Amino acid sequence: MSRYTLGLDYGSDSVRALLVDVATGEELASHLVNYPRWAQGLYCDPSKDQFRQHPQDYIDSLVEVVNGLWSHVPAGTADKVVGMSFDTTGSTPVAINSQGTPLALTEEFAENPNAMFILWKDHTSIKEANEITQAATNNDVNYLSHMGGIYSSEWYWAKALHIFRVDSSVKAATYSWVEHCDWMTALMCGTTHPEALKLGRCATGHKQMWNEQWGGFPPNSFFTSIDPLLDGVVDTLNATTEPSDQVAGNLTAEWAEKLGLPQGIVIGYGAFDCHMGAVAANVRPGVLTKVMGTSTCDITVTSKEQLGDTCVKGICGQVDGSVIPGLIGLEAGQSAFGDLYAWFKNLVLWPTRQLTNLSDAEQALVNKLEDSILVDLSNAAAALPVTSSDVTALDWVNGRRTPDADQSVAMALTGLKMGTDAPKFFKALVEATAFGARAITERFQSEGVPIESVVVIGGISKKSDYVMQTCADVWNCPIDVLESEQSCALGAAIMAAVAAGEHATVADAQKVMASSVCHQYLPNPERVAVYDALYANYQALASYVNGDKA
Ligand SMILES: Nc1ncnc2c1ncn2[C@@H]1O[C@H](COP(=O)(O)OP(=O)(O)O)[C@@H](O)[C@H]1O
Ligand SMILES: O=C(CO)[C@@H](O)[C@@H](O)COP(=O)(O)O
Repeated sequence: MSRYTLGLDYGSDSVRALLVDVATGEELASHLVNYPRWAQGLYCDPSKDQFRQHPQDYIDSLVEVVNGLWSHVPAGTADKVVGMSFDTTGSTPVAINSQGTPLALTEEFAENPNAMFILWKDHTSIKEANEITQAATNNDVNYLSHMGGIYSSEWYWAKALHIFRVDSSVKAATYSWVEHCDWMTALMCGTTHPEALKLGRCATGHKQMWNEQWGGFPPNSFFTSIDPLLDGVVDTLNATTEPSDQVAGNLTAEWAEKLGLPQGIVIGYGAFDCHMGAVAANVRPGVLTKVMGTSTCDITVTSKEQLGDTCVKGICGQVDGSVIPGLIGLEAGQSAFGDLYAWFKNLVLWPTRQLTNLSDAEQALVNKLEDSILVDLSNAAAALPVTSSDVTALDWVNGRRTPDADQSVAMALTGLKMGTDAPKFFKALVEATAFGARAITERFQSEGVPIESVVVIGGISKKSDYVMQTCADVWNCPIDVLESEQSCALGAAIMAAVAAGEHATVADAQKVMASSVCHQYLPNPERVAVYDALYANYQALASYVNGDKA
């Protein structure tokens, strides 16, 4: 009898569900649901770098996205599901009360953005991140040694401290903080109470300073040395963390009924989207898997023997078992990738968005512009020559995640002239994202982590030949595109299959369930040299912007 697992991928804008055959890797059905409150722009203020998501969005969209699968498969398929796992964005934590309930799910805080999930891209906690970096760096034990040495405003402790400082009512009602991927897992298992809450290795190791080298989390005294407001939080956390191939619990009767699934099926430990996506991409030492979406997230793995005592500088951490059990998972990424293109799209379409009382024909024209502008700009940019005097831009429109996190920096450009039109400007932005990615690969290599090939997943890898060809030319290496349209959800389904005992190891599961490559981009040799020159311009501009801050 066929058996299936379910992967749930919570992206920034939407949740995707994927149903996978554990014996063949066949993707039987997928479904996508956009978060309703997020889609209205509620609880966010981009001018303040504030991005919050209501927990009810996650709950409502979960029920809709899973039940949306069953109309696409034969009756009775749901009864053959044996496991389910989650991947989410990260670090996206929420304050919970002593019962384990996110505060925004209580009446008092239902409309308070500080009581909601603080999305990974929310950069309101830059000051707090800098204080954590200083405290760790000056401490006898550097708790950031395995997290790249710099704490980011995109991560758990900075977000928690910032909310405590700006909202005393939330501080008073908060018992602890939990990552999105761990809370979804606990919700399915009925283990959201802090005393029952289980934490995954991925989120704790990459964002919460957990490491077996110091026996788990840093001591409470470290956190109170930063600010007494953090007193006691770390003591509420379960310091026993597990990789995603382990069983976190079993589906409760309540959620089995809501989702149309068998009660008691295995729920695997949750992890971040790119770490699960890397599993679907067959990540292994020497392979860099890159999730290319609104942002990018780079994952590679290596052995403890290869890495030795090296603490890789300026990345998002190196964690034993955060991707593949038994291997060190290393994470990097860019805070904006597709978001940089979306920023430019919003810029050039501002006038049309001011129009009101449009006729049907006028509205149709505006809609066409909205739907086609990135494609049109890409086609025009692809036809342009590439010269060493072209406009050069930085990709730091949402700060810099890696190498060397600094969310206070912004983008900059050089070479703008009267003849710089929208396609030339867009070309510079696409090249900027490719340059930012190249800087990450060069950091891994300079720190002794081998990168010999690149596998790309995520929306952009399938949306734009122009972006992908530019990346191949700038990186001067072949780029393999994964077949699966939902690689992160596929990785979660693979981990659920191992947790459910359908495969003895992740490697065994990958053999039959991981996705194949559907396309390869090869560098244009005649463009490699000129991109090397433009990359030097990028590096000079980056140094200038960084130097400004010295
Ligand atoms: N034709 C295109 N060319 C380049 N980028 C695109 C195109 N269409 C959409 N995008 C970008 O794709 C990104 C969304 O990627 P996707 O992987 O679907 O989302 P998420 O990162 O939330 O998973 C957006 O930032 C958008 O700007
Ligand atoms: O940063 C991480 C994981 O560490 C990602 O969750 C974050 O870049 C969000 O990814 P998306 O661009 O929304 O897919």
